[in-house]
Amino acid sequence: MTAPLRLGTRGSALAMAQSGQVADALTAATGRTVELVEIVTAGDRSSAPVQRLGVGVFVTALRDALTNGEIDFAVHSYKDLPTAAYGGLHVAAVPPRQDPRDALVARDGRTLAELPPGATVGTGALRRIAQLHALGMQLTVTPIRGNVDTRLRRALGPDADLDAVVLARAGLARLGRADEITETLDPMLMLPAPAQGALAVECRVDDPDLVELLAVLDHAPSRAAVTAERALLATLEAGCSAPVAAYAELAEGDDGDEIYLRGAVISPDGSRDIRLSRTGTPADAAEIGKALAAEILARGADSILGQPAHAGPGTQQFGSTE
Ligand SMILES: NCc1[nH]cc(CCC(=O)O)c1CC(=O)O
Repeated sequence: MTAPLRLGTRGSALAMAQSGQVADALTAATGRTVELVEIVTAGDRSSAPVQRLGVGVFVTALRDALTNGEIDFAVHSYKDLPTAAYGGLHVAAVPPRQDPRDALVARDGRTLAELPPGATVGTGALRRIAQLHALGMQLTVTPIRGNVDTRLRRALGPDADLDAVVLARAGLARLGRADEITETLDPMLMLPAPAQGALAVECRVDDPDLVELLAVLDHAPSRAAVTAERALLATLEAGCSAPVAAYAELAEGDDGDEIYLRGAVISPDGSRDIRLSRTGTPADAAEIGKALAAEILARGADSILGQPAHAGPGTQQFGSTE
């Protein structure tokens, strides 16, 4: 009998759900048993806005546990992974991506267009705050934090103090709460975060047997989409401090698969919005992302500042962290 593989995971309901799903898929594909090991990250310990805690708040403790051999592999929400490489670790698989779109959960079953002027909408990410302001609906956008259940209760139930919240559809789906969604937001209005809805299965480079084993979970189209979106993010992070959105779709073209990447940089108050797109082949995913980022920068993204001057009441200091 081989020993179970130790899968490090955060303890939140969402992290446990997605780690459990990856563990089950690995066992089904390979017959290997997997044991979940809970790791507490800085992001779990603090209730400060994620943007203030900095990049990597949900992953550093997991990566440290991997590096020191406490666990064999880890499952991260890919959008929480910093773009900077982390020495000695390798993303061995990107499983099939969930729906990457954002979702509105509003009182009385309302859609975005049915919200009255001045309605209060809660969301954590500056990218969403910026795009909500850009709609020109006079929404009052309030930063919120906490686990999915806590955030939903801001708009649903007896203690609701907001008209709506916006969160990732994927998180709700993984927790079996997708039926609470009152509108899945069209990427034309709310372009998702780079890699939203995707997972990264990470292990040590010096564990080649596990690198090979985990590769059974990899889904090439999801990896190509995420590669394009994160290449765009990495290039823009180096050149501007404003929120970044990106969404790559794969479609079958006449000459094989085609990738269609959209990207945006939006000022926190929504007054400036640079939105462009580019197509290419999945093999060139990273180049497409870099080239689109360069075009967005050439349109002046570097002059859009990430720190909000007029982002509305209650808005706090943010960096580009989602
Ligand atoms: N910002 C935190 C975060 N990181 C990953 C998800 C779930 C969606 C995903 O896996 O991309 C969420 C919640 C959210 O954005 O609503």
